Amino acid sequence: MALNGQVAVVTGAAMGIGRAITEILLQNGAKVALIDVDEIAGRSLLEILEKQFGSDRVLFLSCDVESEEKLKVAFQKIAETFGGVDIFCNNAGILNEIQWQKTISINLVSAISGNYLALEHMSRQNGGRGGIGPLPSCPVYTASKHGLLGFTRAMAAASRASGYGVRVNALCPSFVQTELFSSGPSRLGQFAHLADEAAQFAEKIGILTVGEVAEAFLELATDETKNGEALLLLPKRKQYVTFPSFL
Ligand SMILES: NC(=O)C1=CN([C@@H]2O[C@H](COP(=O)(O)OP(=O)(O)OC[C@H]3O[C@@H](n4cnc5c(N)ncnc54)[C@H](O)[C@@H]3O)[C@@H](O)[C@H]2O)C=CC1
Ligand SMILES: CCCCC/C=C\C=C\C(=O)C/C=C\C/C=C\CCCC(=O)O
Repeated sequence: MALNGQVAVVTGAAMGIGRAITEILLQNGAKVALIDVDEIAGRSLLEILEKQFGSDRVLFLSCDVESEEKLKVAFQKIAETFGGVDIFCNNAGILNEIQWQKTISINLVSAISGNYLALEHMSRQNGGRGGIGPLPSCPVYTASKHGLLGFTRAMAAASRASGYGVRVNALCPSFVQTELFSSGPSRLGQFAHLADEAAQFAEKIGILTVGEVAEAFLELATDETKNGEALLLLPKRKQYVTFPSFL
């Protein structure tokens, strides 16, 4: 199996895309630490996964990624339990144009602190084993994801230049059938009048399943040639985005 013996950490793992990524990582031999603020959903998924994959391969940590302190403790516990971290999937996110500060806080600020914490555990310079750290994809929500994309590219370049041995990539799916997608229209705040247009657009381009997103994640996680890439995933198109370059 492609990921035998590797240790993965997935944030927002209790449902939706995070859950599908957790499952594909386990199916491919990895040990997975699930982080989620929803303790009930997290524990109930843990029970299912323990039965399917064995209790020595899964760990659930109830943690709000907005708290850097709690996230730090969670990483510590994961390192103690599994002996290190190889793959970090920075997936936890919300769509809420009403509480827009929270959207930036979780989607961008917490994703950055999660990435830094993961790097502390993964960098070869700190005795880590190297690895990868992907994930991203309403104005504020879009801004949070664009910020994350810039951060991803710069971190990949910094990792390469510093010899961390850590790859950092972004997975950018279009609409995916999850709770975030279904509840999206009620969270558009001052842009609620654009909900129908968004729904028509979603219908036109199609809606991904979480399984399709997980497959693309596995591709990024296992292709060691990829660093600083953004993989765009649509129902009928999958392509690496080309950014303008000064060089
Ligand atoms: N559903 C979609 O159409 C798309 C989603 N995405 C992104 O994929 C990621 C996952 O989205 P979905 O699975 O659709 O969402 P979801 O709402 O179905 O699941 C999100 C999970 O993250 C957890 N979570 C939320 N805030 C948290 C926090 N502060 N700390 C810890 N866990 C937290 C939730 O409890 C939940 O288990 C998000 O970053 C989202 O922006 C990207 C492209 C499209
Ligand atoms: C009915 C929609 C309501 C609100 C939106 C809900 C969820 C959105 C989640 C996202 O992360 C945005 C997803 C997709 C963007 C759409 C298309 C990208 C097209 C890219 C391209 O054509 O190059």
